[in-house]
Amino acid sequence: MTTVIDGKQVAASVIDAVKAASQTLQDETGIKTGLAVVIVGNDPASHAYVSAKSRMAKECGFTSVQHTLPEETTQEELAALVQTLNEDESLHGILVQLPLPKHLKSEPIIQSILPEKDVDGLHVVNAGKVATGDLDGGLVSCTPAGAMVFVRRTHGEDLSGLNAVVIGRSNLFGKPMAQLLLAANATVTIAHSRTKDLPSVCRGADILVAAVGRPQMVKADWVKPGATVIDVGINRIAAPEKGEGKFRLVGDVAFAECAEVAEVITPVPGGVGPMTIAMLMANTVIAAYRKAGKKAPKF
Ligand SMILES: Nc1nc(=O)c2c([nH]1)NC[C@@H]1CN(c3ccc(C(=O)N[C@@H](CCC(=O)O)C(=O)O)cc3)C=[N+]21
Repeated sequence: MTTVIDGKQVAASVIDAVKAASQTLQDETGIKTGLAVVIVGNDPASHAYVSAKSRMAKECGFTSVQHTLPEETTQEELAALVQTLNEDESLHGILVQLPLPKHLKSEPIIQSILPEKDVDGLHVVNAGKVATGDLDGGLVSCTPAGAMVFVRRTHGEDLSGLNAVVIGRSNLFGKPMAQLLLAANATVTIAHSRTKDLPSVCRGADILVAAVGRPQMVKADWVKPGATVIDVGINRIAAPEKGEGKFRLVGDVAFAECAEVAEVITPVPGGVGPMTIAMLMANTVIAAYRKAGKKAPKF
């Protein structure tokens, strides 16, 4: 029988632990964990994600501030806001929602966030700590951290002898995911759009992680029987059956057919997505503990 991982349920258990940790910190030190979320422009999907993050932060007992800037915001204005948030002692985490409008450069903005407040784990200091195996010293990017929770719950802490294939090589996901799998002793392949014979590379995977951004690209005959399949894609495709102009969410994996071959698989929606938000909350409370000079909990 194939196990379909319930990401909402796993995320809820992480959120419960975050709530308890933020309450303990407040009881012991009087410090309330604070998260700032910055969004620039009018993209409706981005606004939906940002509202979900702000709502979840409040549910965790955090101070949650949201800065909504107009589409025509300049690079200097955004940089100045990040500077202000860096200096604000009541804020432990800063997230700048990506992608930014085209006229803005995201890289200098991300690198200007203090590494200890970079709850997205995108600052080079945090990415470098993951790459050098210092997983407890910095902040780990939320989506790979969430995907690893699923991997650990399925295979335990030690992935010795297991082949992992990550499709996708982004700084946001593919690279840190590969580093985390490697740190857990998996034998890791990073595949991407230029990989030769992608299906056969994938068929060697005991753990297959798809983050390509192409709807339902991974087919049943790419999956090794008994494999664990983690779907990181979020694609909106037309759903005429729901009515004209309606959409539905699908992942990068053709779910129904792959579920017949895999032993464990994550759905979209309800898989990695909710875990991303849960790990963002976890990173924020970790940042608050460190700022208070206390040993941070693990999630
Ligand atoms: N600085 C930054 N950090 C991010 O972490 C970041 C970002 N920018 N930009 C956009 C992407 C996307 N992302 C998602 C988070 C949760 C769901 C999620 O909860 N999805 C639900 C469904 C949501 C729906 O119904 O639309 C699910 O998969 O079940 C999806 C996507 C975070 N991102």
